[in-house]
Amino acid sequence: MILKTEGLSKTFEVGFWRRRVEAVKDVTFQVEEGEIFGFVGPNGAGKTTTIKMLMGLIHPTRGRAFIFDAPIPSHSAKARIGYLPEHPTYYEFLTGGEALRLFATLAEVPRAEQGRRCEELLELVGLTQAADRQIRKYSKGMQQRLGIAQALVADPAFVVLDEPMSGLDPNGRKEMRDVILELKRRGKTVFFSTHILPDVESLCDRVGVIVGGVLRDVGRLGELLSPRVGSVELTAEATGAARAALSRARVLSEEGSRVTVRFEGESASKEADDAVRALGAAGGRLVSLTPHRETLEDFFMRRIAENGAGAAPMRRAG
Ligand SMILES: Nc1ncnc2c1ncn2[C@@H]1O[C@H](COP(=O)(O)OP(=O)(O)OP(=O)(O)O)[C@@H](O)[C@H]1O
Repeated sequence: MILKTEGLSKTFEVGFWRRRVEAVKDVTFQVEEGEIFGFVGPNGAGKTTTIKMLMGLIHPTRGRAFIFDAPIPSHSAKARIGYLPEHPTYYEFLTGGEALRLFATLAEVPRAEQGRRCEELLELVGLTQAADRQIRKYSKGMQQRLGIAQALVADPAFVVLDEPMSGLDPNGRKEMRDVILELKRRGKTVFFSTHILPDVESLCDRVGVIVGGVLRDVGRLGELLSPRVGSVELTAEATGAARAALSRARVLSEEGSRVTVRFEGESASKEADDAVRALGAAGGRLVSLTPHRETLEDFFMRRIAENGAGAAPMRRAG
């Protein structure tokens, strides 16, 4: 196991009256070696606060965390962690190549290895051609990719990325996803936060869903979504009593005796079953019955709704 948290919590006290903001509440999860773990939640959910605690930048109010079995903050563990902050900043008048060399020196990469390491990383993140250009001329996507190269400069086993796709266009996001998959292929463990759902679907081995500072779910996406039937669509030939058998569902279309309805919510499956029986008993004819599994977006929306108003929506695509 690479990372383990136990009841990790952070309460900020804000302003003159020291109003308490519980940013992270009792978060417990693990990240296993070699996996890509997505830490997913809407804006303000507590992702950055959790990551900052893990990186030793702020102290937890309660709870514990271990990285490589060492309690945080651990100097020895830190040497094996690569970290991309949410808003990386650079000395913009350096070129990408110069900045990376500087990071390599700061990370105490042996001088003899620095040249080769930096070249290889620039290649990995697709910045070889731009290595001699000043960072102030880099696009947002190029700056994010330089940030990944910076995070990898000490050849860490565990890579922590805070919103690596944020602010990137679809092409930039695809490039970032490819880099993350390549890291996994090279045997690294990757933990990244995001509020952009397609990134989660296409990348993660497991996800943790955090809403309002509370970790609501942890698991494989398939496991989180599959058991739930979100809605059932039913088409029937029905008039009179048979039509009445469908009265509890929402009507999607109606043409003559042919009607299409949708059952929604927790008991959609059962209500649809009951309706099919009643329909048959009343002389109606079932044409089709289609259960719709909950999508990732439905899942998040439900979690956010359960958390109450005030949470910003997740983005379907960025
Ligand atoms: N230094 C701080 N002082 C007071 N409140 C803070 C501080 N940092 C974060 N918060 C609050 O804690 C909550 C969680 O913020 P956090 O930045 O961890 O969320 P996030 O999931 O990373 O969202 P985003 O994607 O918008 O960065 C928010 O309500 C935020 O306003």
